[in-house]
Amino acid sequence: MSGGDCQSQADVSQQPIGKDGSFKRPDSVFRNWIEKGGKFAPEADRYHLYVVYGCPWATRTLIVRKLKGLEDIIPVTAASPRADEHGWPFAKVDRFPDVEDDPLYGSEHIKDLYLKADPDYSGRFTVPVLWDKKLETVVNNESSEIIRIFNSAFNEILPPDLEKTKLDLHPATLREEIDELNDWVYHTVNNGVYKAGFAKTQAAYEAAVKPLFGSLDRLEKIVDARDYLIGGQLTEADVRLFVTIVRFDIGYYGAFKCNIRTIRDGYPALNRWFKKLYWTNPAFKSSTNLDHIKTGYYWITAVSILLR
Ligand SMILES: N[C@@H](CCC(=O)N[C@@H](CS)C(=O)NCC(=O)O)C(=O)O
Repeated sequence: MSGGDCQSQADVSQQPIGKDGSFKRPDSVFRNWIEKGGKFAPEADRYHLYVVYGCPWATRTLIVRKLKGLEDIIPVTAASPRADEHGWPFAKVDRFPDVEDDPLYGSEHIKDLYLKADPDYSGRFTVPVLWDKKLETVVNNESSEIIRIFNSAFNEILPPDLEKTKLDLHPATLREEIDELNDWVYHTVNNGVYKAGFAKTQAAYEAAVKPLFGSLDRLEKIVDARDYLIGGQLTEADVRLFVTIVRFDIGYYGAFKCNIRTIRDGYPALNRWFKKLYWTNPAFKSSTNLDHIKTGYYWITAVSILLR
């Protein structure tokens, strides 16, 4: 199914750039919610999650899927981190370790799913994709919303007594604080590394890399002697920051030139915070594929020969 003339939409290394040389991340297009009585109702084995392990946005959804115990309710398929001119390929096209075939349609690329949902789709072919098998369309392709959906939409079909069912990563009492932190962390850190990595001018690069390290300094103070960012408990703020920090030294420092300091040597508190999550909570470690992360970033920046 891959083909057609959507090359500029599909090439992961060719990102949208503004007149000033800065990377402009487009808004996600599919923004539906899963809710009882709605078009997309919470049902077991109705939805399918497509990811690339290298991608931090997709990894947010993998972590929350596991934290909430949704493994049997929402199956997952991983495409390859070695993007080609059609975007993220499935195993049919790229037999890279831990990459799978599309079990639903035998697609060649993630792109094929988008074009199946909407043949006129003109956005980018991004992961994660939350797919509805019943209506054969994309429910949502925005990770910040998919993790909110996973956080609460399936609670009523999960066993009510389980800790995972009761876990609330965006509790009402901490909501304001979480949203406020998410906002500056998103702009300067989660997306900040991309703005540095995809910048096409010196000025655009500096306008990204300086605030990035300013925010890392600020986060270093926040997690000093603490296991969680907010409220002494695990929240989505930890999930959203973890996926960037775990990629930092092996991906962003080199491939995206975020190289003022490493986390390992420059940020002892952040280093301890993310390693504790990785080593003590299986949802974090099992959702982190270091080889896919490293491969993915050096692949799209065309510096694909590297020390392993
Ligand atoms: N806002 C989206 C961003 C997703 C995104 O940009 N994913 C990247 C991988 S890390 C992607 O698939 N890029 C493909 C492209 O832009 O062509 C989200 O958070 O879900």
